[in-house]
Formats: sequence, C-alpha cells, structure tokens
Amino acid sequence: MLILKHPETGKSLELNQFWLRDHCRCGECLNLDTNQRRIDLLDLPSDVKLLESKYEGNNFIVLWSDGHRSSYALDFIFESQLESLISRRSKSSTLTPWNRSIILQNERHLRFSLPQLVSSDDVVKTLVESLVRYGIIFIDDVPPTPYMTELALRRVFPLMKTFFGKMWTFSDKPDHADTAYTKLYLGSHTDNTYFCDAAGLQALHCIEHSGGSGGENFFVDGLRVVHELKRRSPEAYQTLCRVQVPGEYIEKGEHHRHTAPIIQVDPLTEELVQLRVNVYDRAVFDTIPQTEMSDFYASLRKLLKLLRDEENQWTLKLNPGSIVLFDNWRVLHGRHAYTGSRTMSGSYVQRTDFLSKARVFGIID
Ligand SMILES: C[N+](C)(C)CCCC[C@H](N)C(=O)O
Ligand SMILES: O=C(O)CCC(=O)C(=O)O
Repeated sequence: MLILKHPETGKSLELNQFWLRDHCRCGECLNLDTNQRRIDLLDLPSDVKLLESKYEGNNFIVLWSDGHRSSYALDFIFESQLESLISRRSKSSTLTPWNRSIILQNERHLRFSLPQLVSSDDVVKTLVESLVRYGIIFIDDVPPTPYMTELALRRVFPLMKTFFGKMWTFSDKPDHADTAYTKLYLGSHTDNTYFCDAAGLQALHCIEHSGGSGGENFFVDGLRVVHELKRRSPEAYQTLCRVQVPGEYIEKGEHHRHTAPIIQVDPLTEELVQLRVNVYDRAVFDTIPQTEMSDFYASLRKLLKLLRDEENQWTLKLNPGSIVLFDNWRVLHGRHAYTGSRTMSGSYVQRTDFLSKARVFGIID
C-alpha cells in the first residue's frame, strides 16, 4: 500500500499500487480518442511497484518498476475512491419523493409544451431534470396522432423496441394477450416485470376517447412508498428486497420470464434502484419454500396497501394532446375501467438511454 497526502487539503489516502498503475491516464494507457483503456491487465506485472515519486503542484508523478512514467491529477485520485462514489450516489437531493398533495403542488414543474421543446435544448434539459426528480412529466400541445407522439418523444429519447412494437397504439382490441388491451380496471403496476431489463420510461398518450366514460389513469410514486414501508415495517421491506419473484408473459410466439426481487436497492447506498411490481404478470411462485410463504405474502400485502392508499395515488384523465412520460422503475401506473372508444398511443424508452441522457446533461453522475 502507498500513502498519499493531498498537499492542499491535507487529506491522506491509502492506495493499492497496482490500482494506481492501472489508472494511469496517459495516452499510452488510455485511448484518449475513445475513452477506452489500451492495456490488457495481464500485460502489467502483477507486482508492479512505485520506484520514485514526487508531488508537482496538483499532480503526483510516479516512476514505475515496469519503466512507465505516470502523472496523476491528485483530484482525480481522491475522487476515484469508494467514499466519493457513495457520496455522489446519494442522489437524494436530486429526487423528490411525492404523494398526491406534494405532486399537485409541484405540477407546474412537470408540464412542457411541444413547441417549446422543439425550439429549445434548455427545455429538453429541464424536462429530463424533472423526470429525474419526480419520475413523471407531461408533454402538452401534441397533435393527437401516433406520428406526432413519436416525434415528440424522439425529440428527447430514442425509443425502445419490444414485441409490442417501437411505438404502440392500443385500445380494447385484443392485439396482445394482456389486460391492457381490454376495457378492464388495471391496478397500480410497473410494466415488463418479465423482461431481463424492464423499460426505463413509459409514455402514454390518449389520442381519443369518445362515446363513454372512465379510463382515468393513476400514478403512485414507488420511491415514497418504499421509504414509507421501510419506516413502518422494516422486516417487510427486507423481505421484499430479498425474495426473488418471477414475472412472466406468454402469448403466441413469445415467452418471457424474469426473476428478481420486488424492491432492488443500490448495495452501496441502499437507495432504491428499481421497483418491480405487477400482480397480474406474476408467474407461478416457486422460489421460496412453503414455510416462508406466509411472511412473504404479509410483506407484499403491506406494500400493496400503501400503493392503494388514496393519499399516494394521483388520478387524472389524460386528454388528447398530452403525453405522460414516467419512470417505469419508480412510478407505478394504472387505469380505471372505461366504456366507449378509447385509443392510447405510446412507447417505452430503455433505462440506459434515459440515464445516459441525464448524465450528458450533468443531472446525474
Ligand atoms: C404498454 N403496452 C400497452 C404496450 C403494453 C402493456 C403491457 C402491460 C403488461 N401487463 C406489462 O406489465 O408489461
Ligand atoms: O390504458 C391505459 O391507460 C394504461 C394501460 C397500462 O397500464 C399499460 O399499458 O401498462
């Protein structure tokens, strides 16, 4: 180990020498055009040692036993440690967990009009900021067609293709073996619990509803609900973080299944990463012994009760012209049963594309 002392802050740091050699940022070790490493680990001697070193301003200069010379920015070394990662990942300050009354007070931060979005990159950035903070935003003044819905969404994100299509348009026509394609009530859920990688975002645009009533949508902030569950029933929270629950989707030509816990948290910070709740798309539940079932069901019922709590549910009627775009790893959605003719258009966005955009804008780490 090597002890480094920051000449300005006086902070000291213990470093593994191989790690430091591996993190040389010079053009020979790192391809500065592609940001990729150039060196295969096995080509570095496993016992590589520092022969000489000195501080030069804010840099640390090293001569290595393999003959290589490195110059490191001290800030780079100090910021590349676990402690800094943990504090950067504690992104609580960029998130606002909400219930109905909180989101209603903040509704003005959630509305973006398509003409503004088209003419300003700053508006796109503000939209992504709100999406990160609240997990839900609206794009207004969109002509109610699938084509314009697609153009509006593609102004911000690339779209994700699934067996439902890239853009989808659905009504009560049974185009897929799914309750969404009926007029029935759908309780709060997240989509794609049966995919290895559930969609990161989901967009819905009601492009027509005539000759009937109902069909209101509701949204629940899973982040707030998970905090509440952890506070009220820590054991139930732990159970839902631990137990592997399989989700499944079967129709002609498709058979998707994925097994993971309902609540997934960052192992370093314990912050919520993904909520995966869909009581409809559960597969046969065979991942725990019968002796543990009663504890599991009691825990899941606690979560579902919080999700159904009126105070947590934000209900609204989506009207033609407004797209709702929400974080499918955080915010649950549902809809009331309806009558009449109702057509929804929308799309999914991959998680990685959502986060990439947020990073490019400097919103998240
Ligand atoms: C959104 N779209 C209408 C395409 C599909 C709806 C699928 C809902 C499904 N039960 C799931 O959880 O994924
Ligand atoms: O019909 C709706 O408004 C929403 C349907 C739904 O929950 C879904 O597509 O996952």
